[in-house]
Amino acid sequence: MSQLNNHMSWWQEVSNSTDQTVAVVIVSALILAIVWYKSTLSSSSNGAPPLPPGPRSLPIVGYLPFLSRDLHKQFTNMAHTYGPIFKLKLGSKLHIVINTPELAKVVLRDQDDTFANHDLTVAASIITYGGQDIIFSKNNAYWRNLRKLFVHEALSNKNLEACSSFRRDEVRKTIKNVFSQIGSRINITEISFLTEANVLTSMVWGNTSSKEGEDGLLEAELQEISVNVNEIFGRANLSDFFTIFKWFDFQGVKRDMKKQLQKFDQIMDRIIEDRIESNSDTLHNGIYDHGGKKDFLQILLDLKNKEDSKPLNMTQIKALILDIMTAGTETTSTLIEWAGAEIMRNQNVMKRVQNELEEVVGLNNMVEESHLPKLKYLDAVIKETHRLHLVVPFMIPRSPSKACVVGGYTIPEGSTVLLNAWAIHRDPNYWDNPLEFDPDRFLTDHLDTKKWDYKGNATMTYFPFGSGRRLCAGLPLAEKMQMLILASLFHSFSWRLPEGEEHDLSERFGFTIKKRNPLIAVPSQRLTDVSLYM
Ligand code: HEM
Repeated sequence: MSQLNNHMSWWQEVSNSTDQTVAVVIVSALILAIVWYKSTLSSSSNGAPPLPPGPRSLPIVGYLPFLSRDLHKQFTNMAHTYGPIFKLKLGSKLHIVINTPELAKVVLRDQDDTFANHDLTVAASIITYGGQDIIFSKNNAYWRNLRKLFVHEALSNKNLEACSSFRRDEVRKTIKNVFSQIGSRINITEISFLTEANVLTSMVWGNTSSKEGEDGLLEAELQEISVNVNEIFGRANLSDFFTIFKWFDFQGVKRDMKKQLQKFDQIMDRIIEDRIESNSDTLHNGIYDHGGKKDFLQILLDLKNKEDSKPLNMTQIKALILDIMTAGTETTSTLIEWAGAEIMRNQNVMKRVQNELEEVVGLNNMVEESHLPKLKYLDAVIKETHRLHLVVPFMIPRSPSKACVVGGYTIPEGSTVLLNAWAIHRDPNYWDNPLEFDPDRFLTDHLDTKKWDYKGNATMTYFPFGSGRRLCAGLPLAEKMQMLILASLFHSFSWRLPEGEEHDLSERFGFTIKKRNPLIAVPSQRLTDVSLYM
């Protein structure tokens, strides 16, 4: 009591003087400010937002034993239980799954810089020489330079235009090949894969690689490597889930990937050496020209002679080339198999696609790239295919460079973040009848062509190629190839399912979601002039 009284008398004394009152107010305000500042500081460090909710899991293995084969469907169901953002402990690694456009926007737009690293797995580290490619290199100056080279030099409008004959020739070869097998069963999945792979190899090192007669063989070997690499990428590897097992290889993933790398190295070393040799010959003869077209390998080698450029070493060149082969082939052919399957399943869609082709291209012509911008309905069909049969269901997993907050929850630095775009593309809150294949939904926005841009629309309900700084680097080429191959196949031929077979849309989950069974169909001649097929 006396102590309290003493305080009261001190207060009364000072409050009698105006000067002293001002001083007291200032001192009190300062004390209050310090107390408030300290309290907010300690609440944000101690009381940081919690981790997202998630299912209970077992000690050590976490939720690993409960994962199903169809992860995209399982995660979408789990979002109904745990909400738009949930966590899973897989082994010792924390995984965060994002399931709504609002939160995808936070990751891909608002905090793009923090989330701009892709998660480097053990297998990816081997095949990319420790992340020296575009896909797995960290968000830094090296990656920016690499991406700039690829997007602004190799895939610049000018260079894409200059290389259009590579694409035309490869697609024509495919059409000729199918024509020679009219009436037989054609594996559309396989021919799309081969066409895309051949286009990519010719854009990367033209038709001038290596010794006479070896080209076809090398291409076939590289295609096999790219298939194998994608298959190994799709395997769940214990070393990725348990940091203590990082140096072990229980499932042989490292061993298998190293084998692919070794083969790839041998082939690419030969191709690059041959090119350097042939360049010095042409220089010697005073001709520094490759038929007017610059393939990607030449662009990269020419950097050495360019002022203000940062040349790449051989390892970096190879890492980049492998990226193009693996990221470009399976994705494009998967999209084509799904689009083909949906077109054949929906006779009305098939009729509209072929009527448009007849109108724009004409039955006396083959499809040219100049026709593509006019094929509005086919464009809508492809966009709808990307929505309903999203090729890369979780994008490439991200790894935040620092701890951050998304949707009111803490996302720790280095966790693995999966963007469940598959669920977003089928969410009934954003799409009418989302399970229906309806290309017309992409035709209603003729006044707002930007709305369905492949770069991710404003509300982030649609982003088949990702968005932000890690947007698919091959997008301009992918857009052309998916249109060109589909338009050529459906303009040159009518297709039907083999006798007695039924339409089948069953899926196989992996890094990409492919058809469980390849698309097989029987072609018949559509154009009257046989010489067009030759
Ligand atoms: C239908 C075809 C394709 C689809 C659906 C597709 C989809 C994607 C997706 C979803 C990503 C990851 C985006 C993210 O993490 O947010 C990506 C990245 C990438 N894609 Fe594609 N892609 C296709 C074709 C291609 C082609 C033809 C190439 C090359 C010729 C290519 C090269 C790349 C590269 C290099 C990256 C990594 C970009 C970076 O990390 O900076 N893609 N793609």
